[in-house]
Amino acid sequence: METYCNIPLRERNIVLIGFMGVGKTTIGQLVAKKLYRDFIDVDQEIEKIHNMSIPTIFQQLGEEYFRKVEKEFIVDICTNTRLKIISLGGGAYLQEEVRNVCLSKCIVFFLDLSWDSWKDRIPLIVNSRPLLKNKTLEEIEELFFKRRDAYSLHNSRVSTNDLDPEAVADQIVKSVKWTWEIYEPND
Ligand SMILES: Nc1ncnc2c1ncn2[C@@H]1O[C@H](COP(=O)(O)OP(=O)(O)OP(=O)(O)O)[C@@H](O)[C@H]1O
Ligand SMILES: O=C(O)C1=C[C@@H](O)[C@@H](O)[C@H](O)C1
Ligand SMILES: [Mg+2]
Repeated sequence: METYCNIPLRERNIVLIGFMGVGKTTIGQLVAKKLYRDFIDVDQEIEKIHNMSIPTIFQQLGEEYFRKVEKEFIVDICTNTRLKIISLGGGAYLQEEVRNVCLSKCIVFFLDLSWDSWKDRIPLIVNSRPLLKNKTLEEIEELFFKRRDAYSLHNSRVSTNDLDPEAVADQIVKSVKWTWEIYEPND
């Protein structure tokens, strides 16, 4: 994996990762507003390109197709854009190429929510996330913990338990501003 990054810290895209439903889309939008940056939600962009919802893409074109498009889209924006706030879909970071491009070109924030808190989100998201449909709570729990290894590769972690989206976004903004000041104080 490429480790040296020649993009100034202040210009690097900020990428939000984490399990489905932790708040990447909701919080990414807020972070973008607070930093006066453009927001890109990978799921929404793929929906726009196909003029189909994610569940329909899964149903009609298949998950394998979705993962290919998702990976290519993320590699493209991470390589060819700067100054964006990018929210990934919950499963994107499971792909090694996605992790590598995010970690080598961007600043990666892991939104961490405990299993107990996450369970309360199920009714809000179950109908729009094909991978949750027809799964038992035990199967979802297994997926939740299985994915943690991939999410553990990040630059910064924010624990979102008991925090509303505004508070999480404020923490992310504070954290990036500290990083900018510490590592590139004169820019
Ligand atoms: N900090 C929070 N506190 C309470 N509810 C939240 C919080 N963040 C997000 N939510 C709610 O949780 C649901 C899922 O949020 P969101 O769509 O942002 O998740 P996501 O991480 O983008 O999911 P996915 O990986 O599937 O794209 C929404 O209904 C949102 O309003
Ligand atoms: O966690 C996942 O695998 C997914 C999360 C959503 O963001 C969508 O990308 C899709 O529903 C798959
Ligand atoms: Mg989302």
